[in-house]
Amino acid sequence: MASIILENACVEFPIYNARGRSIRRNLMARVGGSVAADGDVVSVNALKNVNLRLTNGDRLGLLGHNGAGKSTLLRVLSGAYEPSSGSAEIQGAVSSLLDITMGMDPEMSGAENIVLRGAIIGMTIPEARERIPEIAEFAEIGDFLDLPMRTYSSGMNMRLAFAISTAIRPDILLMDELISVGDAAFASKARQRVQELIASAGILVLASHDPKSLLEYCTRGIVMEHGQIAFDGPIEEAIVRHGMEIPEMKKETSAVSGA
Ligand SMILES: Nc1ncnc2c1ncn2[C@@H]1O[C@H](COP(=O)(O)OP(=O)(O)OP(=O)(O)O)[C@@H](O)[C@H]1O
Repeated sequence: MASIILENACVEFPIYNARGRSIRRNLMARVGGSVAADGDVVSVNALKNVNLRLTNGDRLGLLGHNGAGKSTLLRVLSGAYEPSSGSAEIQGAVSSLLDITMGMDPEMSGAENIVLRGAIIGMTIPEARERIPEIAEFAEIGDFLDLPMRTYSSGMNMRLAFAISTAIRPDILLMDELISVGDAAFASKARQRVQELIASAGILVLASHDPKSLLEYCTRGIVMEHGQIAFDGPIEEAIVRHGMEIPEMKKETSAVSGA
């Protein structure tokens, strides 16, 4: 059973060398989070007192302007960041399609990288080894499987990273925009795989600036402003609250049915 409970979660990034008021003023003007200063230490408050409860079947859309805190929140949910204060309790296997190439080594072959990256995302080594042919076939890398990845085109790189990262079925799926990889034919098969992942995940959290994707996959939406949750409610209302128009489309209810 997947669940997420954030209580008063805060994430602060201290910036120690921010001497001088000009840097401080610059930061104040640029960041979407908020900036606090204590002597010479300036800190960016990327998340402030975020309270969030998600359980099986929840499909959450994250909206907010650049710098509002969406990626930081996704990283807290993925376990990459610990809250600086408050708490984050995450139950269930998490898969984040945030950095799909993380941990891959260009000097190693495609096959070795399947095992390496597979282990990082939660496969056992024997399982990752067993799945090499199936993942390589999906990635369409052919005879390059045993060559170092530095010899791959960028398209091949991304296809392999995608094929590995989507080869597991997580309880909690985190995405920063809907991932799109490859040429038209590959993109269509990748989209189908993402839809299968979404349908089988207990919890989906999708950060997106695209109202169509949000409507298609999410039922609930939160709008983030300056690191805080400014709105939490039905996705349609979140889209409007964020100042976007509801596009004319039919929801694909199959994709949001949950596990
Ligand atoms: N490693 C970091 N060090 C310092 N500040 C950071 C760091 N990461 C993020 N921030 C700041 O935290 C705030 C929130 O950033 P975040 O990337 O979470 O926003 P976002 O909503 O995902 O933006 P975008 O839509 O542009 O991806 C911003 O002000 C950003 O400048």
